[in-house]
Amino acid sequence: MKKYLLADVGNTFTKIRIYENSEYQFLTFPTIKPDGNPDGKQLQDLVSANQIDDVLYSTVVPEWHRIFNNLEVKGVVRKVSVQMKLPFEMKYQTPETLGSDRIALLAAAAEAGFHHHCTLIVSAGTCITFDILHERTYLGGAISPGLAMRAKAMNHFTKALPLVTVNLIDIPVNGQLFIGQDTAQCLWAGSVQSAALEIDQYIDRLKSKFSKLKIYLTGGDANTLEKMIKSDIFARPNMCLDGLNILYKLNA
Ligand SMILES: Nc1ncnc2c1ncn2[C@@H]1O[C@H](COP(=O)(O)OP(=O)(O)OP(=O)(O)O)[C@@H](O)[C@H]1O
Ligand SMILES: CC(C)(CO)[C@@H](O)C(=O)NCCC(=O)O
Repeated sequence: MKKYLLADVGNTFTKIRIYENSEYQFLTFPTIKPDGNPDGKQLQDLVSANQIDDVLYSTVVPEWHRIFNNLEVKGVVRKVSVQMKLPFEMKYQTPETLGSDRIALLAAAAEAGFHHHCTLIVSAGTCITFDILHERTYLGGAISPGLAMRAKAMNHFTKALPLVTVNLIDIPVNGQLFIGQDTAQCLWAGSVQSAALEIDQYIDRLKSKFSKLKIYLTGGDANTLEKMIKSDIFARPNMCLDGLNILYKLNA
């Protein structure tokens, strides 16, 4: 049995699974070190220490291609691309610019089969992506600012707004509309609550078009948003890595 490493390099965090005999260990680290560089040595050390045969990676941070290209492994290093065998059909007008994380998410969703008519994947990471699979065809979706990015943008583009750390503000979520009563609360409401409202509204509109809709929620901010989204969703942490595993096996 081969030992293989799957890597999902996001703009904020890199998530890794090392598979051996269908079991895996999980690791995560910041994508860019505090000195502003990707940590290629850490990855090579991990690959060497674990005697990895193959690597399949997705990166949305182009510098990481060089690091993966230089990795020394016993087998092969592959990147996710639209040239691979995919378990869905592509209708995106620019498949060459489609994020490889979105390709992996779609592969994970496609694995569940197509009896749901329509599947929506909401990935709440650095950006929030919406991806729609209609039966086995990928239709496209949306890219919207992530929670931390919303808060950072308001701080960056104004003179008076402070930076709020969205995950550190403890607002009780009880299904009611939260009305911010000070600056920090208003910034939280505009970053976190507004993103949840956006997701709910996106789902409502999609449901009016496709009634049999299955919805997945994933990404670093999925836990925060899950409590606030009214629609029925399947929370699926690390769905991108699930999709990488499907693509690895499909292209073995
Ligand atoms: N300690 C932390 N530092 C930075 N962001 C954090 C932290 N804890 C949680 N987050 C949240 O997690 C989000 C990143 O989630 P995730 O790891 O899914 O992103 P990513 O995969 O790197 O992004 P993408 O795939 O969209 O490029 C951030 O936008 C932020 O809101
Ligand atoms: C949207 C992000 C940043 C989400 O991680 C990533 O998928 C990406 O860089 N995509 C490229 C553009 C596209 O998917 O069309």
